[in-house]
Amino acid sequence: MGRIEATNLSKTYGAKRAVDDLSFTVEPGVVTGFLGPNGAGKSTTMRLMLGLDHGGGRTLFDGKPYSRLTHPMRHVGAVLEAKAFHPTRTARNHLLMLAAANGIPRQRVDEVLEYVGLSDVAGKKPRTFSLGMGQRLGLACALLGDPHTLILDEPANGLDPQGITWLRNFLKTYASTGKTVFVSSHLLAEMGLMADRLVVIGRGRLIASGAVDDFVRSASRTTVTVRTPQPDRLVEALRAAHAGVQPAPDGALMVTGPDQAKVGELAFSAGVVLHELSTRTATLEEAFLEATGGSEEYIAQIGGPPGPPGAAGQFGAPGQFVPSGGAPGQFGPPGGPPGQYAAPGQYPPPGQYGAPGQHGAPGQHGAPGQHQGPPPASSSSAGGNR
Ligand SMILES: Nc1ncnc2c1ncn2[C@@H]1O[C@H](COP(=O)(O)OP(=O)(O)OP(=O)(O)O)[C@@H](O)[C@H]1O
Repeated sequence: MGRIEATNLSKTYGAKRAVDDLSFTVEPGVVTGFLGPNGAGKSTTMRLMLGLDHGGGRTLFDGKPYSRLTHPMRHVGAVLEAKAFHPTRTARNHLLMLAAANGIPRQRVDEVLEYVGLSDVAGKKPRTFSLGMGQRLGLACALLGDPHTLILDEPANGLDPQGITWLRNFLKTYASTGKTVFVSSHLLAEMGLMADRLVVIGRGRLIASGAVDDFVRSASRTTVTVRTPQPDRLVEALRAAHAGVQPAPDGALMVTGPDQAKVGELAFSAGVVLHELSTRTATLEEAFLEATGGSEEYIAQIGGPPGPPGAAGQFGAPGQFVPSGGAPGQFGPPGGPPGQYAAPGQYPPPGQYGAPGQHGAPGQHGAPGQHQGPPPASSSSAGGNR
């Protein structure tokens, strides 16, 4: 219950292909982030999904298109545009009208107003609301029918940091009860905290879909940082084991291929003293930039050519990421082809360790997926009012 299946979605505005043969699925029980740079086609895709725009392809909610759902508001709650409210009606009246039109009990209105923190301003007109308050009212509308599925377009826009934390906890709690949450954002950090799975698009095309952690693992590689007073000997041992080695500006060695334990063993076998041995995993942001940069779709935003069409990117086991429409060879198992990382044998000859590394400074990258614990589920969101 709650599965969304979007197939071959397409939309063209004049000569502009806003959504280009986009297919993906959204599963219940987790928050799925819909990630892409501004203008990538997220809003258009969501409108297509709900039949609010005409275009190619189809979207099924538990096997049915939105237009064929018997009680759409009870099945799918959507917020596609903040502040799209009647200009003279109060927030409560707006919700009451919506409830009446959809056979939803009146008391549900006050429940959702309280739930989104708007009880105190329920008698005010939404046109006086800030963007953040508008977002909350939009969410209240979406929640009115206690739907199994939520589709939210950039819901964090306009929210203050407290509001964003509240939203994140709310969505995670909602999803944890087995419901489906599909939420768009162009903000990577936000998605890293909010989402469990991702659908990543660029220029209307699918770049990747899968678990956030798999995306980070697959679209970028883990690097072992090692520091030694005997770099030449260590480099020799690492090269012999087919590791990729690059010097960092601060004199450390950045190793790709073998994991931390293996690097330690190789150093031990070579009789090399180590002063540091640590692992750094790329952040969601690095993975995203690598993925979208590889497909040229992100680059296209700043004037580059469009990327060639490709097969849909999907995640399998870590390391099996296949880029969609991207330049092959930028992803792959550790020690892969030259690109942003040195392949085995590319390490400069001894004595040239001073060259600038291509990695960011250690300490700039937090671990992905550090979620804050969700608050206890509210009875108003979980309770049925049907
Ligand atoms: N009504 C329209 N007429 C013409 N072009 C449009 C229209 N709506 C969207 N577009 C174009 O389609 C592309 C996708 O737009 P869309 O709003 O779906 O992207 P988005 O990923 O939601 O971006 P944002 O994060 O900025 O909202 C953009 O290039 C946009 O300019």
